[in-house]
Amino acid sequence: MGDALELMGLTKRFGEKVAVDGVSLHVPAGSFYGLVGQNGAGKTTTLSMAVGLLRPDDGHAKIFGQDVWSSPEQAKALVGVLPDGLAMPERLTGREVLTYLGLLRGLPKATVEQRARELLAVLELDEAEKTLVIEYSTGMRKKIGLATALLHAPRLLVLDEPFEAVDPVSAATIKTILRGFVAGGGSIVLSSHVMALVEQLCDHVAVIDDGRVAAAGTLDEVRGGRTLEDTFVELVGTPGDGVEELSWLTS
Ligand SMILES: Nc1ncnc2c1ncn2[C@@H]1O[C@H](COP(=O)(O)OP(=O)(O)OP(=O)(O)O)[C@@H](O)[C@H]1O
Repeated sequence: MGDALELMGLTKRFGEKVAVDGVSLHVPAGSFYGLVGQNGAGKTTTLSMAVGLLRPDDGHAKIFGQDVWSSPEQAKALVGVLPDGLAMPERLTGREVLTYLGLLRGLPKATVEQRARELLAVLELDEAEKTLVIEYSTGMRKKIGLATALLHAPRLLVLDEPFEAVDPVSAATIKTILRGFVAGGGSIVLSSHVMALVEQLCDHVAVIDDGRVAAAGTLDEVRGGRTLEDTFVELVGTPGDGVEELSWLTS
């Protein structure tokens, strides 16, 4: 079936700092792909370059074979993105945001209205549909961000920390939506710090460490009979170094 997303040697420097250092990944079409890594490992920078939000210093990204930088319109039509720290039109209501973005993406008005209604209901935002985004909680922002990513029925979803700050009931709803999306032939790449969640949802995983791919493949290949958490800790470092320094915390 080919790759939903192909990253080839993506590299990004911020001054002296090499945030992403030659990341190559293949996300097979139809897969549910988890990207894990410590704080500052380079996940957000990688995903931002993968979807055309940040220009790489080196390397390429293709979405279903369409180069994100040389064929941006074709590539971006195929992907729905939930970026980190999504900038929203703050003075619009949730429904207005969906209407605005749907029309901007060229969807017919009736389709936008129907999908906005359904998304707001499924994501339990219908109560808040008249509330301005500026008044949304962090979790509500995630949910409206996810709704904007789903609105144009993309073939690939790229989600940066979609469960961060989301309550357990909403998380269960989002999991059901995402599983249904993959069961219906869609592909998903998500980043998360929660290993249990990645093990529960994903069939493929990549561990990013210090801007590089430390391991990638199917979930079973990467964890090799252990838990993902044990594999992760072994790959990226030992927990607890320096904790004895905080002896003043215990009386
Ligand atoms: N705009 C920027 N300017 C300077 N440095 C940056 C910038 N964006 C990211 N970095 C640096 O690049 C590195 C990778 O950051 P990135 O946000 O991609 O990591 P991450 O894996 O997503 O982290 P987290 O899990 O904490 O969200 C970090 O060292 C970060 O400080």
